[in-house]
Amino acid sequence: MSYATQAIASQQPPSSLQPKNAAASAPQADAAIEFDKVSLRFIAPDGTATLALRNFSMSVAKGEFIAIVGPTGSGKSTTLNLITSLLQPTVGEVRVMGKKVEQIDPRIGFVFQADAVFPWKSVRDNVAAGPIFRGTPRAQALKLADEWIHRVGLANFGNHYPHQLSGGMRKRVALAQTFINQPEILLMDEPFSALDMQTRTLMQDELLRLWSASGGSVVFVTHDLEEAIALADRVFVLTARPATLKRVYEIDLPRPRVMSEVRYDPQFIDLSKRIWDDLREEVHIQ
Ligand SMILES: Nc1ncnc2c1ncn2[C@@H]1O[C@H](COP(=O)(O)OP(=O)(O)OP(=O)(O)O)[C@@H](O)[C@H]1O
Repeated sequence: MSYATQAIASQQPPSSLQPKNAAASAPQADAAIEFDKVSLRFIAPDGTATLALRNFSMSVAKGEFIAIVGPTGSGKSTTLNLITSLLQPTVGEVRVMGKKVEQIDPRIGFVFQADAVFPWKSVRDNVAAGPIFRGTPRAQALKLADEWIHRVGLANFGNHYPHQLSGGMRKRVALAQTFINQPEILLMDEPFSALDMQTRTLMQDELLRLWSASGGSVVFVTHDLEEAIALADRVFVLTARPATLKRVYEIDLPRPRVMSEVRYDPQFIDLSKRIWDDLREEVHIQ
């Protein structure tokens, strides 16, 4: 049994994890995702306990783009796994669109660092795979796929296979593959970290363009503080493990943002310094 499964299996809320005011709050009508005083403890097969999250609360509004940053191993990916139901809280509650998370919600899309493309399928078939899986007739799904392939700038590559594409192009396929399903919530875990700086900047612009047309919410986990500030409406800073919320920064840089320019904005530079100071304290603690 994996650690994760054990964490799900061992649902005894230990009193040491109970926050002082442990009663769940009422769901908020405009929230896409809510973490309500969530703690998560992993239990290894030898009985060793690892407390990953402690009394962690956050709320992501519908249509909001938030980024999560924190020291390595603090619990950033764990928060995404709680939203998908891959993990369940030891204490507290995670809600998606006001409902307690119990299974994977079809309104959620994902983009991770590793591309989730099928190597044996063409770009067109890769992009059409989601709608076909969800029951759209093949011809209709392929037509829709062509529109999305065009939208992400790969119009001439529909018949190519993933190994014939650059890393940036594969990432465009991944975005088309995800946005074609019109997710109301998009979870992204270091999606661009394997790309070179230039491609990464282009992909960040691409993501903002697709997101602003979609009306969905995004939770973007990254090690790159500047990426978090450039993209998000709010940046959530986690403490070192056991992670809890250290601070939330409102990023009121105007939109639309151009990635190659936003970094020179004095407000951006000021925010970077402040958040770095916060993070530096946490890295010290580890
Ligand atoms: N299945 C598991 N069993 C035991 N411990 C785990 C498990 N998954 C994660 N952890 C621990 O929980 C903590 C949080 O892990 P998580 O992957 O969420 O951190 P992270 O902030 O995303 O890390 P990174 O920045 O390195 O990607 C880590 O210390 C990790 O070792």
